[in-house]
Amino acid sequence: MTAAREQPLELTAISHNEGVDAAVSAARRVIASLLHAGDGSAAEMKEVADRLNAVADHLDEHAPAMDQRMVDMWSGEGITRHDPVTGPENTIAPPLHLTGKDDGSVEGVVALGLPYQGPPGHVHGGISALLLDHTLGVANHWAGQSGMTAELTLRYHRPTPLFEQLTVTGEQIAVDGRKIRTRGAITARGEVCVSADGLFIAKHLPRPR
Ligand SMILES: CCCCCCCCCCCCCCCC(=O)SCCNC(=O)CCNC(=O)[C@H](O)C(C)(C)COP(=O)(O)OP(=O)(O)OC[C@H]1O[C@@H](n2cnc3c(N)ncnc32)[C@H](O)[C@@H]1OP(=O)(O)O
Repeated sequence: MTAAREQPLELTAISHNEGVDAAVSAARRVIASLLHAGDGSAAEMKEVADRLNAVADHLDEHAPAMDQRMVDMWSGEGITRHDPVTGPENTIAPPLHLTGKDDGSVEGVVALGLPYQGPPGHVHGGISALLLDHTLGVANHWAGQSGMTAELTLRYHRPTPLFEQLTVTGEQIAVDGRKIRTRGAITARGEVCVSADGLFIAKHLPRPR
């Protein structure tokens, strides 16, 4: 009999609250604050823009060459830190933090703010698709057979609320040769908002070395 795991298995990178991760957290806050402030804000936006451009200039000045960075960001074999869903180094990632469960599925919890709005007060459908595509992909890794998304079918059952805890789940259903079937859902307050069925084909683009 397998002993119960005391800690959930981390399938996505943890933010370190220092170095680039801390800067990315601050940048996420800036993105949300700009949208919160909007056109009617009394803040001095010219000064804000100048300061943000100065930060970008400083980062560009000290960054490695792009081709070098494109290799380095894929170092190792495991979890990456740059993807647009979970990555602690990626400002556009909400971020969603996924863990593997003993039943073979994966699960994460996230609350989305203004930058992810589609219909009034609710999450943009494309953002839900992004979360589910990635979660199904991680579920395939967790199950041991992964691939590239060939088809992703989404059903939007009810609007997905902003500013509320969302649970995102994924589970591999079947493997038939190179075809992998995976499904998942986004739920809020225990109700399914979006469900997804994915077809993945076992194929991998090699990591650059
Ligand atoms: C321990 C854990 C650590 C955790 C560690 C985490 C790791 C971190 C995880 C990251 C998770 C990222 C999750 C995001 C995943 C993306 O976002 S992937 C990017 C989006 N997808 C793409 O760009 C794919 C683009 N398409 C392609 O490259 C190719 O069309 C495909 C899908 C690879 C298939 O091409 P192919 O390999 O040449 O396949 P092909 O031989 O044509 O077809 C094979 C079979 O599949 C069928 N097929 C192919 N395409 C389709 C289709 N669209 N519909 C239906 N059938 C199809 C064919 O009909 C054929 O069937 P059979 O004849 O064998 O019955």
